[in-house]
Amino acid sequence: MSTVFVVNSGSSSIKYQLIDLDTEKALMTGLIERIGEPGSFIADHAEGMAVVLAKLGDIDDLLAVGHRVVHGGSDFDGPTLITAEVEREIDALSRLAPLHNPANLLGIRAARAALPNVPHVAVFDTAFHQTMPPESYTYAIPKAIAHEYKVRRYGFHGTSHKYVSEQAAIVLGKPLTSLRTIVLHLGNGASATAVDGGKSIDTSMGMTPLQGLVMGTRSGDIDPAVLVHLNRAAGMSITELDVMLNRESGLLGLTGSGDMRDVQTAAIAGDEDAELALQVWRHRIRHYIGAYYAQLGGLDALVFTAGVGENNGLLRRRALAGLEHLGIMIDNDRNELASKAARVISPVGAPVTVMVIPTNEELEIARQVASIV
Ligand SMILES: Nc1ncnc2c1ncn2[C@@H]1O[C@H](COP(=O)(O)OP(=O)(O)O)[C@@H](O)[C@H]1O
Ligand SMILES: CC(=O)OP(=O)(O)O
Ligand SMILES: [Mg+2]
Repeated sequence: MSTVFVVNSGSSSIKYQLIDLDTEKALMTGLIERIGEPGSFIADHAEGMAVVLAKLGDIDDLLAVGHRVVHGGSDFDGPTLITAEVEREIDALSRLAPLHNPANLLGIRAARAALPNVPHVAVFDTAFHQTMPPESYTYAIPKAIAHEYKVRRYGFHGTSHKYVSEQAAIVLGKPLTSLRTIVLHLGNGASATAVDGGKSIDTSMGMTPLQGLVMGTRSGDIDPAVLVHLNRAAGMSITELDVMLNRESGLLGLTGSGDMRDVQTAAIAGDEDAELALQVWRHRIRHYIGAYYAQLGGLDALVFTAGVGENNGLLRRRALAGLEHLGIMIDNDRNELASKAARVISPVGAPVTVMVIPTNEELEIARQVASIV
C-alpha cells in the first residue's frame, strides 16, 4: 500500500485527506475551519497545519504530499515538484490570488518542515485551463501592458472541472473525447467551464478568482468602470475596492449573508433582497450556459458540482428552468433524490444529459501526484 497526503489550504480553512492509491479511498479526512476568526481556537495556518500533522502521526508508506495551489500563472500546466524556486513563484503569484495563494504557501511551508523526507507536489487550479485558446484568455487591452503584467484570463477550480468532466464521461459510458460538456462548480467560490473533448476551452473566472458567476462574497462580472466611478465619486481607495469586490459583495453584499442556505431560507420567507439575489445568481449562470452552448456548437452534458450544486435540487431546478428550448431539462423525481452518488437528473432520452457529480479535488490531486513521483 502507498498513500498520498493531500492538503487543501483555503482562505479560512484547511481540508486534508490521506488517500490510499491502490483503492483510491480516503483513509483519513478532516477539516479545520474558521482559522483566525474571532472565537476560533486556531490563530493562523501554521498553527492549523501543526494540528493537522499531529493527527496524521507517523506513516510508513507515505509516498508524497500533494498541495492544492490556486494560482499557477502561465508557467505551470501540470503537477509540479515543490522546490524553493517553486515556492518563490507561488509567492510571486499571491498578488493575483490574495485570498488563496498566501494560505496555500503557508500550508506548503509548514508541511515541508514537518515532513522533509517525502516529495511535496503542487497541483494548480489554473493548470487544466492552460488549453484555452487565445481568443478565450485574451483581454482587449493594450498588448504591451498585458504582456508586461501577465494580464490574461487564467481560470480556476481546474482540478475540480477536470475530475468532474472525466467522471461525466464515465457515467455516460462515452469516450471523453466525444463530449461537449458544461461544468457548473457552485461552491463558496463558483465558476463555469466549457469542456470540449476533455479540454477546457473557456471558463468564467479570469486573471483572478473574482470574475464570472455571483459567489458567496465575490461580485463576479462587473463593468470595470464602476471602480473608476467609485474611486472618483465616493473616494474609495484601490484597497477598499478590492476588499469590497472580493469580501463584501456577491450574496453577502446583496443580502447580508454569503451562505446560500441563509439566502434561500430568507427568499422563501418573502425577503425581497434575497429573492433578487437568487435571480441575479441564476441570471449569471444562464448567461454562461448560453455562451458556452454557442462556443461548443451544441451540448451533450451539463454537470452540477460543489457545495450548492451537489446539495440543492431546488436551486438546480431554478437555474435551468425555461431552457427546454436548448434541450436542457430536469426530471423532478431524479433531481430531488437525496443521494451522494454521481447521477443523471435529466429525463430519459433528453437531448442534454444533466448530472450531479460530487467533486473530489483531493482524489484528483492524489492521482496527479502519483503520476510524477
Ligand atoms: N444544501 C445546501 N444548499 C445551498 N447551499 C449549500 C448547501 N450545502 C452547502 N451549501 C453551500 O456550499 C458552500 C460550500 O461549498 P464548497 O464547495 O465546500 O465551497 P468551498 O470549497 O469554496 O469552501 C457554502 O458556502 C454553502 O453556502
Ligand atoms: C479559486 C476559488 O475560488 O476557490 P474556492 O472556491 O475554494 O474559494
Ligand atoms: Mg472549493
